[in-house]
Amino acid sequence: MSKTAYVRTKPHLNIGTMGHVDHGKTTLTAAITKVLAERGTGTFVPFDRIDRAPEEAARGITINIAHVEYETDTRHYAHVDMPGHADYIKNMVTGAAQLDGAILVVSALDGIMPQTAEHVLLARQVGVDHIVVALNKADGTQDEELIDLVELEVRDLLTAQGYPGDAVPVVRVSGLRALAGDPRWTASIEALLDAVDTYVPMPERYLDAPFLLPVENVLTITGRGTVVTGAVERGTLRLGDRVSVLGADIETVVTGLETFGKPMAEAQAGDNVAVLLRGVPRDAVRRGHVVAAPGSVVPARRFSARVYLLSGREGGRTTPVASGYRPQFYIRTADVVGDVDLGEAGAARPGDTVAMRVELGREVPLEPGLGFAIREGGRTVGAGTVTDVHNG
Ligand SMILES: Nc1nc2c(ncn2[C@@H]2O[C@H](COP(=O)(O)OP(=O)(O)OP(=O)(O)O)[C@@H](O)[C@H]2O)c(=O)[nH]1
Ligand SMILES: [Mg+2]
Repeated sequence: MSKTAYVRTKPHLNIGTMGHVDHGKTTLTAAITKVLAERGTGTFVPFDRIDRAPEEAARGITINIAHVEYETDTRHYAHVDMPGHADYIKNMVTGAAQLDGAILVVSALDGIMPQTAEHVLLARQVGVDHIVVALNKADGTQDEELIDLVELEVRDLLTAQGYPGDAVPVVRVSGLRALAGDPRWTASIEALLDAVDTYVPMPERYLDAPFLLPVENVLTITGRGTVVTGAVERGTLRLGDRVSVLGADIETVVTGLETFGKPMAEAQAGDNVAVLLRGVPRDAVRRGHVVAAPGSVVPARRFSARVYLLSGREGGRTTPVASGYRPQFYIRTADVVGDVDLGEAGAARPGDTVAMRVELGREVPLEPGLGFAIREGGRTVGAGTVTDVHNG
């Protein structure tokens, strides 16, 4: 059973769609795969295969299929379409999605809506520096002036959030008509992809840093062992390398390495991978653990951070928080309770940016610059960055 190996011929980037519910993110994702399948550099993934986002039955070692994979002439992309607002928050805000760039989908008929604004805000907070706008459903009106207004509104929103609103590419598209094969709108998808290819720069990959992979998912392959999946945050990994599983307190050896079902010789920062670990019991490893080069990271429980508390309009709290507040912290793929100390201020209101000290319920790998989300009762109430780690 020889499988075709993954051959790294083009630079790899992670992108994703974001935007308000029903503005057409999934339809657009399907349309992109269709257009590229016709070009011969991708496989068509129909709408219902993307939207269901099931855990694919393990066929060899494979990764979560919320990702679709395709190539343009110059690049290989993993594209994540989050099934709903909550998934967006969870994957994107915690950095699990690790987007190098994003396609902001805005319905040209409806204009910017609350989740459009929230996703832009959170993208900014987690360091997604490049956004390309798809003004979708452009087939739905003949009124170009209406679309011009929506375009202005989107550019203003981006500028207000610290993006270069005037320079961001805004492409009028119709995912639905492109899926139907309408040549005018197929061309619109080509134009969108060209904008992504040229506007989203190749990110700097920390290939020389020690290997680190936040575990998104754990699978068992009968007869082979336990597999962890996720996006490589930094470094490289090869078969036979020793790794630590932080959280499980295990040191082991990598015995299998795949991307999108294809074996690979070396995984690099930015790759979506499945890693087979020797002799690790299924129950020992969980989402939220971190696989890293032995000795390269020290987990900690206490840190200082700068946090933006979402306003009520952005889906955040409507009442202030005070020292002693105990929300959940989403750090990489981990979900950990933490005690908040607001220091002299003592309290903070939704809409504020505050400094805080946090003591987590358990140790996780932490470092300055690391982004995280704060959640409570299933919704995101804050987004922050670690400023200092306090060991011991
Ligand atoms: N006219 C028109 N309708 C579209 C277009 N793209 C999507 N739609 C319709 O808009 C609705 C929502 O599309 P989806 O692709 O499911 O939207 P979504 O953003 O993925 O929605 P969520 O995942 O629920 O947030 C569906 O009825 C689509 O058929 C388009 O380009 N033109
Ligand atoms: Mg969708």
